[in-house]
Amino acid sequence: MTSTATAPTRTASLVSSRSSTPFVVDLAAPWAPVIAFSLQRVTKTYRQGRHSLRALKRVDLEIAPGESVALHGPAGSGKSTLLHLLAGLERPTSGAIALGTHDLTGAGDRTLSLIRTLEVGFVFSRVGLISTLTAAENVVATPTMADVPPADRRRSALAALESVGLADQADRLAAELSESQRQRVALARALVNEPTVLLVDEPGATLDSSARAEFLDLLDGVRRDRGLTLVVATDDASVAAHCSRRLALKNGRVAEAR
Ligand SMILES: Nc1ncnc2c1ncn2[C@@H]1O[C@H](COP(=O)(O)OP(=O)(O)OP(=O)(O)O)[C@@H](O)[C@H]1O
Repeated sequence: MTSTATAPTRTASLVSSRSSTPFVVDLAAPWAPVIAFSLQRVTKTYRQGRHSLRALKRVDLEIAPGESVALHGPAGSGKSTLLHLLAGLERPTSGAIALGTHDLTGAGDRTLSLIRTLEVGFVFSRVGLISTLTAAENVVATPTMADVPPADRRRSALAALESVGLADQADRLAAELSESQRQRVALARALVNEPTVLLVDEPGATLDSSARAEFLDLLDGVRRDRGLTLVVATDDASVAAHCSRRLALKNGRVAEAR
């Protein structure tokens, strides 16, 4: 299903379940966004004591809906910083970022948080499951699910686990799962709000090469089935090779890679 088909319903339910003073994020536009991400002259500078470090330098970039994109570069090149900016988890120091029709740079904190909830699925490099919760409980252990009735939460968790091939593990504790199953639970958690973009930091970094390849195939299957835009950050050329478009990061600069 496309984001434009699901967006009005998702907006309505999130607003009504969360807020007595609804505010509107325009997800109901009857056209598909032509661009998933647009970045214009994006710079990110971190303060490090008395010094400052430019982690990203004047990045211009467009990513189309449904693309599969690797951000590939060595440690410290700016991959995670760029991924966090795309997710609206951090703000650029200068420049502009749009996610579909949303201006991430100009959005206030509450709007940015709602855009993240509705549009973005993020899988962190450390999957961060709670060992004492089951797989299903972990999938919905997010603040955004707190007000959803338990039966609906359960249904959402099972649907997300099903889509990563783990429906039969729903009631097992995270501590009892293998590392590749834990990664898939983290992926299910990222999918539970039916995002339009999926961002994955170092996919499969803790897996052996065959399990990693399986996880990358799963990511691509999920992208195709759901019509998602997929962006992964990796320092591993074999992981980047799984994506149809590769962007090379070096010292905070981004270039198309062949
Ligand atoms: N919160 C922060 N405060 C200060 N400096 C930071 C911060 N986050 C990142 N940096 C610096 O910005 C640069 C880019 O870091 P970033 O984590 O984006 O790179 P990366 O390519 O993802 O590296 P890695 O593969 O090691 O995760 C690095 O020099 C890093 O030290």
